[in-house]
Amino acid sequence: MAATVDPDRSAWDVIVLGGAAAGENAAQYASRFSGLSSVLVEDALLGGECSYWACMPSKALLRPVEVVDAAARLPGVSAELRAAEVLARRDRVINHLDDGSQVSWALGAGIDVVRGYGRLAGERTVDVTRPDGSVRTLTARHAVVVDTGSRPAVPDVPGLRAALPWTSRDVTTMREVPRRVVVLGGGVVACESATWLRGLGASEVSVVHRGDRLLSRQEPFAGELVGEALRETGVRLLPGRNFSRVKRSDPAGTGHGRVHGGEVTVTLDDGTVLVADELVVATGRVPNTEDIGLDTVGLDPGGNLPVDDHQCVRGVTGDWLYAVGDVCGRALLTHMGKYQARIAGEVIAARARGAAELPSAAAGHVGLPQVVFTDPEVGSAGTTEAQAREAGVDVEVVEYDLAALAGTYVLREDYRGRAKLVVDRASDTVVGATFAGAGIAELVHSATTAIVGRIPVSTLWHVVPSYPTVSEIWLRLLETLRAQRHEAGRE
Ligand SMILES: Cc1cc2nc3c(=O)[nH]c(=O)nc-3n(C[C@H](O)[C@H](O)[C@H](O)COP(=O)(O)OP(=O)(O)OC[C@H]3O[C@@H](n4cnc5c(N)ncnc54)[C@H](O)[C@@H]3O)c2cc1C
Ligand SMILES: NC(=O)c1ccc[n+]([C@@H]2O[C@H](COP(=O)([O-])OP(=O)(O)OC[C@H]3O[C@@H](n4cnc5c(N)ncnc54)[C@H](O)[C@@H]3O)[C@@H](O)[C@H]2O)c1
Repeated sequence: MAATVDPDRSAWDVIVLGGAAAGENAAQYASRFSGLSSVLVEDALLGGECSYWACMPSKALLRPVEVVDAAARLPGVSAELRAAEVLARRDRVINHLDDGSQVSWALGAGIDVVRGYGRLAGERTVDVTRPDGSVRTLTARHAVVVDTGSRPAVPDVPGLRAALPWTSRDVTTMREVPRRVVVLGGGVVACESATWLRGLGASEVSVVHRGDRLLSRQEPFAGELVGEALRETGVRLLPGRNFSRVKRSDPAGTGHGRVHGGEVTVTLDDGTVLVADELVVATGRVPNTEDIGLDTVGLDPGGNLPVDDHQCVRGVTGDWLYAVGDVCGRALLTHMGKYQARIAGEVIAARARGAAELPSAAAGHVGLPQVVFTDPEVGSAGTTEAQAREAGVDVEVVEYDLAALAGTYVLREDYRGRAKLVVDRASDTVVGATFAGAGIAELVHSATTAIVGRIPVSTLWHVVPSYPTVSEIWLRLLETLRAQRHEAGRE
């Protein structure tokens, strides 16, 4: 949908550069109760990666795989996956790459939309290069919020870029399922995409990752359980290795989600040779900051935009430049970007009315919830044991087998899973929680609540979970913690 804004208008109270979900939230929260005007400057689709090429399509592809797997483990139940229909539903979930509904939402919320590529052009000023090549200069009376996001990083391996490998955009919007796929990376995108590629019919899926286990930022058992499950579905894991060179016959820019040419040969650093129809590079993200005019406000282009807890960009005077979402590098997750945006929006509105007290994003970042939608799922909040110890926190930990619950037994008779709490001894509060197993996604919010709310373990003891649910893991973990303390003579 073409954005409709008075073509002669050049000034707003707030300009948001990049119209992803976080940017939309920043504009909404800055304007909603304050009367401030705001405009989103977007070069591609309003809604950003999450809506069209990341969270939403990936979850639309993973859910059917999980349902089929769950059915296969329940005696008397069966389910069939029809890949073409799954891809068709994915297309509906991403609105066929049409952002009309998001533009309507913005305009309905009183937020203007300007199409084009924006660059800072000095204090409170953004130059927008429009699709026809003309440049329009916008000025902000109060603030500019940067939400330009990130893009996939492609390592500098000989032959890799020339082979036109798939990135997250291709694998989430795939139009055909390649038969043989090699995935590079052991993080979230690699694990999730290997799950749906295999589930949707790719017959040979190999995952090459340089670490010794998958999901290395999580508790070790999480990556081990996900790796075990992937292996059982037929995915080949190649840990401790990397690409050393890549060769492809007839690379072809066939468009997102189509196989990009002929057969690909990958040589690994231990000499292993893999032959595939497509590669998926899932090796992290690069912030979109090289070409957004940072030099015009005294900042170096490239890299993350460091922010304070008001989401104000450090190194810029006058408290007018904010950053939210992936670009500030605090947490590469949609919900955390939107949280930062709510804070930034409220701070902008508070500063505009001269408020003495400002909201802060410090409390919420401690919670840091994440769900990896693999099968089994991995859900976490707060810190891992290793991260807490590295930060010098004196912690005690407790683990429990998720399979030993009535609530998980009714889900699957062959349930496998594990849970862990990290407790700060000084405050006797939970500072980290990890759950790996089927059906744990909704547990994460209870952990986030305990962590952000700094609820003492003695109070959690009175938070009774329903029987028979997966939430009973809380009771078992707390019972085990008590037993550990009793044995150590501390309770
Ligand atoms: C495959 C995949 C699955 C994921 N799944 C999940 C998930 O399940 N849950 C979760 O929480 N997170 C998930 N993530 C992470 C999540 O997608 C990102 O954290 C989120 O999209 C970041 O949002 P953002 O606001 O930083 O900007 P982005 O979504 O990166 O969007 C930035 C926007 O800015 C625009 N833009 C950039 N530069 C300019 C410019 N100069 N002028 C105008 N416009 C510009 C772009 O066109 C884009 O629309 C996933 C990521 C991937 C890759
Ligand atoms: N469900 C979710 O919440 C979800 C899903 C997908 C992505 N995301 C977010 O998107 C972000 C990007 O995901 P990702 O999987 O691309 O990144 P990641 O940081 O999770 O994993 C990157 C992987 O690539 C490897 N790697 C990095 N550089 C490499 C190199 N030069 N050569 C070989 N291997 C290399 C790393 O060792 C790691 O295994 C993540 O931060 C994640 O939080 C979230």
